[in-house]
Amino acid sequence: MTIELRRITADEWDRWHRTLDWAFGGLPQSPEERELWRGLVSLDRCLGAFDGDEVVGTYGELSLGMSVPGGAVVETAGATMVSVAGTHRRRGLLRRMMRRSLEAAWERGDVLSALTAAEASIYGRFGYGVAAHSLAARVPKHRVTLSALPPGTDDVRLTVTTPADALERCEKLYAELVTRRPGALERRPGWERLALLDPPAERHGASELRCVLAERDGELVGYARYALRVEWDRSVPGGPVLVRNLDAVDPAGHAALLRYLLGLDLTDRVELMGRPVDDPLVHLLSDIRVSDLQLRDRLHLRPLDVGAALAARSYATDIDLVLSVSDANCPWNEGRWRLSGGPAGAVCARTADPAALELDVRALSAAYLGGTSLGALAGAGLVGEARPGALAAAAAAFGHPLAPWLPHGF
Ligand SMILES: CC(=O)SCCNC(=O)CCNC(=O)[C@H](O)C(C)(C)COP(=O)(O)OP(=O)(O)OC[C@H]1O[C@@H](n2cnc3c(N)ncnc32)[C@H](O)[C@@H]1OP(=O)(O)O
Repeated sequence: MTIELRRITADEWDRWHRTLDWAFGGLPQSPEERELWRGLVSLDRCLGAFDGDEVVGTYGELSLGMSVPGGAVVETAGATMVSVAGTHRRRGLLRRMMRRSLEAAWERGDVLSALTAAEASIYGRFGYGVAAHSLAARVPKHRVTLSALPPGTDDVRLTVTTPADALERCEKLYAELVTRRPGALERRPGWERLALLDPPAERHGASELRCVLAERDGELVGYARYALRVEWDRSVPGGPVLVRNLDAVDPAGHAALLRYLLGLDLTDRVELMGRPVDDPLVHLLSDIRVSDLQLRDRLHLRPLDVGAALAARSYATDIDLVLSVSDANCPWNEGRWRLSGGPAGAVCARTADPAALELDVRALSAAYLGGTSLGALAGAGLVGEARPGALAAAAAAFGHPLAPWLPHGF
């Protein structure tokens, strides 16, 4: 029986989603969340794999704008809701859906493709590299203090409100963050609703979300959205402060928010997930060892158009070199590219000149936002140096002062 791949229609959405649900063993989503994603996903880019009338594979796509070094926002295809029915696995259906969608996104003019993976090992074979990692922390508040608070922390005024009441001001601050952090996603219309999503059925004993605002001289410099789950054990209170977001554009604001969260009574720990690997908390907590820091793969990224992607970002130092790229999934990217640029911007075009560096697109993907050094990738044998000195120069140029960060999943 041949399996047909095609776009789905609005009428087929429920059937399509049921296949996705079953493949995940039931998605823990409230009706509110489901409805939100239904509105955000680009239906005309969603693929279904059909065995007769039966949907046996799903691939969803979102239209994203991703920040790259230098602050440009780049058109990005966000792959999501990917599944193959248990009855049809390991016959190449995922491979077919990925190839089809990568080509369609490239033809449409998207520059990057991004995803967060259900399992870390699935997508490298399709040219994705981990362009941003993240940190999770579980800080035992009675064993950890904040050391060396930045100047001005005591001048920060904190007020607690609801996420809805603070939304407009918080979104303005988030937009500032997007230009600073490679990997951050521009908030397109409708996406602000993600910040408010807090269905009671998904709280599992936690409070509703609160929002604490940090202001200096009347200006918003940070905010955190959080909930408390107070757990009483024979009259002794404990349980976590669950931090959904902590966004700040000022060190004192960041420290003041962290101090506030650690100081909340009737809890014994603060849990944070999806933090950037260079989060200030790494330097502020008196004991990271007991804070259970864990590194995770977060943003899996690949260029759809190598030339456009390399030209879209800026570089820390001047760079002029030829990269030889292999890319089995997107053969239009294969070959030699001359990249010339620096802090003000770059151009990148095909060339017949000899290569200075040789690498697979997966290594280029991992290095693209500056989160993984080309030198480290060369150490793993994933980048070859054909011209002496080219590796050190390229590694310096691709670096970025702030680690790339994907502030929320999709
Ligand atoms: C962006 C997202 O939405 S992530 C969500 C991904 N979805 C899930 O995890 C839901 C549960 N799992 C599934 O639905 C399926 O197992 C899928 C979608 C992960 C894979 O679908 P399949 O059609 O079986 O994959 P396909 O047969 O095309 O395999 C392609 C390759 O990926 C490998 N592969 C497939 N699934 C996995 C996995 N879970 N872990 C590691 N490798 C995998 C295959 O072994 C094959 O390897 P090869 O390159 O050596 O040939």
